[in-house]
Amino acid sequence: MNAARIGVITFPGSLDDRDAARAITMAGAEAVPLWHADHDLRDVDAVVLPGGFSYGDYLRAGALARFAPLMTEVIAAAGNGLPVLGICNGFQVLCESHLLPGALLPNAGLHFVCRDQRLRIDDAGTAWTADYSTGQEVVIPVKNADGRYAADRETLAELEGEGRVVARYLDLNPNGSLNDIAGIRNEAGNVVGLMPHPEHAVESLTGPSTDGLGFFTSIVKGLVGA
Ligand SMILES: NC(=O)CC[C@H](N)C(=O)O
Repeated sequence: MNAARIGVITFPGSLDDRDAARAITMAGAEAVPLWHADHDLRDVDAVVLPGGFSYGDYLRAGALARFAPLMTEVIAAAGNGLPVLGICNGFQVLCESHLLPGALLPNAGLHFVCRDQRLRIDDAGTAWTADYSTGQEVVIPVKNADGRYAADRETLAELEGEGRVVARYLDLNPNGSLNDIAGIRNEAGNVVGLMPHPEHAVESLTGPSTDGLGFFTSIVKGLVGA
């Protein structure tokens, strides 16, 4: 059987594309490099939008990346069920693209926050979290300036009512996110946005844990089993 092919998009200013590719490889899939200026998704089975500062975070984090040529393809493919994971800046791009509701605002303390963060996986029903159990606690780093999840009251009620909060901060809310939200999914469940960085928690030598690998093994197992 051929390995699953998971694309990682590089925008100008992406930082964590190589780490995402490495995590994908560790999980047993082929990491396929994708370039923001192309219109070609190269037949991938899933896509990761990595962390970083796409287009220098000018205007607003993710606001310019949303208009990258490749995002036209990602938006169309996500509508047809392609699994998409946005990590940190990738989450910001997904909100700006309206693939996910709400927005990521400057952190409550107006500082860049970098810490190992305890989280609870609140929805193990997505393609990206199936290898966890709902309620499982993990430690994964956060590092961002614009991580405060915000949405209007109606949207928030909808997310909570439909169980679409994928991960929540425990112990300390590092950025003032509403309801301690660290990650959410779309209605269909194929698009997930996550502020913490699972690709930085895949091996004990460099990360605080290996707890992040589950996001990548989840999708790989789902694709191979599909
Ligand atoms: N690591 C990241 O992706 C964080 C960068 C992000 N644009 C921010 O500072 O909010």
